Amino acid sequence: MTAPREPGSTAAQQILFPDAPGVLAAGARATGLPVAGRVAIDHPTTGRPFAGSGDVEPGEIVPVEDPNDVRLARRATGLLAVFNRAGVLEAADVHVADRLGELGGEGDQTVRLAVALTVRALRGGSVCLALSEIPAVATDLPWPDPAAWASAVRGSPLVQEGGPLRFEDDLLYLDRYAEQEEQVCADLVARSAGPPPRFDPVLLRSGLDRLFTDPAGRQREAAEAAVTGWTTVLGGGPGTGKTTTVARILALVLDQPGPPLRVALAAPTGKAAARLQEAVQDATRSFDPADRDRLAGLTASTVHRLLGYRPGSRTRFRHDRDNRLPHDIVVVDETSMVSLTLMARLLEAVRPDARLLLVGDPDQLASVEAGAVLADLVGGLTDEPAAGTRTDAVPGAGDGVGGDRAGGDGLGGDRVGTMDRDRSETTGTAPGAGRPVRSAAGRVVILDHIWRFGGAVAELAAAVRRGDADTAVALLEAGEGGVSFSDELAALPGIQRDVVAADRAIVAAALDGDGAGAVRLLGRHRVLCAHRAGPYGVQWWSRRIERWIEEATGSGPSAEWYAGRPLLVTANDYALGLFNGDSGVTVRAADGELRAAFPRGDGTVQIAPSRLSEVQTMHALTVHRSQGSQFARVTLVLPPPESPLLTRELLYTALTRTEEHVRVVGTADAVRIAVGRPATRASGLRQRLRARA
Ligand SMILES: Nc1ncnc2c1ncn2[C@@H]1O[C@H](COP(=O)(O)OP(=O)(O)OP(=O)(O)O)[C@@H](O)[C@H]1O
Repeated sequence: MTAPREPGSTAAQQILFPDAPGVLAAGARATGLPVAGRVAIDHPTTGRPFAGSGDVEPGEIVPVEDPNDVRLARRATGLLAVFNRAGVLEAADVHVADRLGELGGEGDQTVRLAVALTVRALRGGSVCLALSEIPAVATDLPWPDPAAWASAVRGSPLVQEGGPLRFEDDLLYLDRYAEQEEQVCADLVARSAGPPPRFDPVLLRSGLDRLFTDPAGRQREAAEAAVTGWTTVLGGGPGTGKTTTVARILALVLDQPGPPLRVALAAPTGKAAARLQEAVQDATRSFDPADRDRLAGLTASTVHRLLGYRPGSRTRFRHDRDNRLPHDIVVVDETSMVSLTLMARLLEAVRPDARLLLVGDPDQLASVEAGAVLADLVGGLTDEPAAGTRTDAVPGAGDGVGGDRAGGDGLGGDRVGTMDRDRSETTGTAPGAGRPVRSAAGRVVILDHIWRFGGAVAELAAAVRRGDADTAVALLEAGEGGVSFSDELAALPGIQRDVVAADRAIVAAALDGDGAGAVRLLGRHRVLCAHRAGPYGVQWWSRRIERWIEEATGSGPSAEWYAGRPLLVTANDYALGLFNGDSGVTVRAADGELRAAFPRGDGTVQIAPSRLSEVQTMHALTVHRSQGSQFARVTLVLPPPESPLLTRELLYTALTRTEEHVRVVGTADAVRIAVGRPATRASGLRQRLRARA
């Protein structure tokens, strides 16, 4: 008889049967691993312990007390059982470790614990586990002696040639992630190994003079790097001119002699792709007609769509090493959202003789799935000191065990080797050493002059990024120029006003059948939370917002689908061309039927609700999901100081979603803790790149 499958075994199967669709992190998320455990924080308004049930976020350590808690691995024994009951490990982590142990003939409990922690780290976004850097959290637990532990792992059959894990330089990986890191590194190095792109230096010079008025500007240097090299990383915060520079780079490349070049513009989400397309076209407005014509009609797509999905596979695409993309220049925006797996697939699909331009803000939160590739590329392709760059394993600070590590090189700081990142961004002073940093595998240029006036919000984001908590709190407390700051009780009336006003406008547009207008209005105001569940989370806030809307309209929605329902796509649907994180609105179409309108190109695509399975009503968003979007007004609900999700990247990402006004709901303590807690993910990519540079 087959034993009943315990929760989490889906993720275990994906590890054990790597050909099954999905990577572990995605698999673990797709199962949701819902938890009915107590979230050990008090309700912000009542002050009483919050009694609702909900998911325990990656990194949260909430002991398993309820025997029916789905996190409990009932058959666990020994160390795994202890760490499971303590809330450090979930059922899936234990199942994978035990299964691999059984299959690989590894009975040592300490090795199985290391495997389970590696799986846990992946769930939190890290690529591997830094064994020696697991700090003293949950100090009452029987952590193995570090030296004996490392030696047991090193000698394990699981990490020997052909085994399912790898232990390299103190980092423990599931084999496929080590392979992906190696591949990313090897592909980047190979791209730069051959002769550089051919270009006409005279045309390039005149193009640079035409498009860039500042002869010493960093944008111009980025453009020169992108035209003369195969791989360029263009980083910078909001308003630093990344898209403007991309448009100018395209004009320069397309100005070069030779057959017409094929250009691909892509971003990880549909929303980000739509923004990229619009922003590139906007940027061409200041071009002379010949340059503008060169970029006319360029469209952007998601990276998944560009690579060509294959039915039944989440991690393999139609375009790969044997069937490369036809494009001569591939631009990827919002690269911070690209996971290690997706970067590996992209790099194998781009022709070695095609230019690749990776654009994004390395200081933002990393991808939902494992990896922090953009930050690793910036760190690995520059001469940043190696210390503190590899891994940060601080459970309780971001991604959890093997996940984030405080200190290190999160945001701000002198991160980009020769570039001074500590100076104030708002001054616009050109740093002395701003040349593109070259390595064997590509070039990095970080733009740091803010061209778009961002007022106090931009100053606040800059203070957060450079780790200046005093200035951040002072700007918040001053409450001027698009910033406000208060506790929840004081903030509620204002939030209610914003929510109801935005809803009314969306419903009016939806009833008019104006899909594009309704979708645009989604950008008017958004509540952003760190957590999904609990009193500071999206689910809680969504219920509250629904109540406000019901109060304002005098009735609740009479059906699941109604005109004006804001939608969030929660899983990729390749057939419909919808991707996890896409947002839309239900509208009443001309024929009187309801349709779900999602942005697509210049307009919207409208889909019958019956065809949509993986959508939710979107009244609030996690900060993670808000990446790639911007909103006129943002309400950021900070979690309490003890939340492991409260990191500098979280705060910075939320602030940089704001176009006009940000309302931060929380305490100065929470702000200080976030600013002081940069969280990077465990990964070996940066080290590999350095070693090959
Ligand atoms: N060199 C420049 N001189 C003058 N204005 C500039 C320059 N570069 C960019 N800008 C202006 O600054 C604004 C922001 O530029 P852009 O949209 O390219 O920045 P971005 O980094 O892509 O921003 P985001 O990440 O927020 O999309 C635009 O209005 C653009 O016209």
